[in-house]
Amino acid sequence: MENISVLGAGSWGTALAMVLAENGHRTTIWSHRQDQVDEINEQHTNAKYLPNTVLPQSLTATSSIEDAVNDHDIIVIAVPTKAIREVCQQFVATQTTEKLFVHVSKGIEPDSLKRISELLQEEIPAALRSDIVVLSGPSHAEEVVKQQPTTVTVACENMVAAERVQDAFMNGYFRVYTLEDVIGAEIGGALKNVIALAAGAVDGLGYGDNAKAALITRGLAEITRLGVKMGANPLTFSGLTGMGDLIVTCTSVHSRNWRAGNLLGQGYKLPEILAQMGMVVEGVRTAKAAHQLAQTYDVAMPISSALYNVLFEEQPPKDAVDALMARMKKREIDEMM
Ligand SMILES: NC(=O)c1ccc[n+]([C@@H]2O[C@H](COP(=O)([O-])OP(=O)(O)OC[C@H]3O[C@@H](n4cnc5c(N)ncnc54)[C@H](O)[C@@H]3O)[C@@H](O)[C@H]2O)c1
Ligand SMILES: O=P(O)(O)OC[C@H](O)CO
Repeated sequence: MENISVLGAGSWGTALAMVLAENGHRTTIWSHRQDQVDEINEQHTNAKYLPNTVLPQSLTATSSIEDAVNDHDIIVIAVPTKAIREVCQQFVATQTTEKLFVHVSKGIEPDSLKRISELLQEEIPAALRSDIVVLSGPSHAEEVVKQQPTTVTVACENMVAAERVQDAFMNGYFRVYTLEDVIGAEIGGALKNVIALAAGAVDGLGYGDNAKAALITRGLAEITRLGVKMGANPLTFSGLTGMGDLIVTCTSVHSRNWRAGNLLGQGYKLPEILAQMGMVVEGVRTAKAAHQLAQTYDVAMPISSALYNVLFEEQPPKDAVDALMARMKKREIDEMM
């Protein structure tokens, strides 16, 4: 059995902590909010993020990031991308020994264009980390806490570390695969949120299944194009962290990105949508990063660019779809790679 702490008590951090506690690991969840720590320890619930869910009695919470990191061997980082640097800076200030880090966040930092594992490498000194493993794939917290069959992938160049994390999480309803392609896993996981926002917008506009299928397929094409230029294995994008996560996020009502996009398509403005969601919608920030990545790597990303125009240039969603459809004619497969 492992000693594991999960940093971040939102929906995904809590769902993963439940899996780990149910697997018999000594599991602690860290929240920066004392009221949430008290709720988890005393009522065994986390009602804001996972309504109608009872947490295992063995799962304990702490508001001490020092204890959360120093008392455990594997540290799972489950905060939104924009909080990653700040949280690392907090624990690095008190961390005394080397740990194995797992991150589960799906984003790219705008401007620096860094992937999450690159942020962790920058913020956590090499002497304090053995390996960094990425956990990603089609997995809504709402279904995991109901123990509904779910598959994810853990990616790391060091397969020994990946297999240790696979063993920690794997059980009868949570199946974990391993992968060596960290770049592919992180790019697929982050960029699918941008396409899911667009898929939600298309649904919000009242378009049908043809449009949705087109977005998923051509969305995967542009994610693959970018990922390959960044050094990913093209096959990764046919897997769970690519196509798998793209399908679930573009089609599920659980998806915050799809729901935010749906409201966008119905004509709501971004600030009111984000205020209403109350949970992280990673694709909004990642859309900025995708726009910058497309320019930096000189890759055509028409769907991501269209979404960027809707989010940040006030282009009406219908005009963005019309402009996508009116683009110059192309060959399909040449445009895939
Ligand atoms: N929810 C899912 O089903 C799911 C599944 C797979 C991956 N993810 C990814 O996991 C990451 C976290 O998502 P989530 O769904 O748990 O988000 P969430 O909005 O449900 O919760 C985010 C949590 O992070 C905390 N937080 C925010 N800023 C913080 C800060 N500066 N310091 C400390 N804590 C802070 C919040 O208090 C909250 O507890 C995201 O990158 C998301 O894409 C989510
Ligand atoms: O709710 P979303 O849109 O953040 O998506 C959650 C997960 O990433 C789905 O795999």
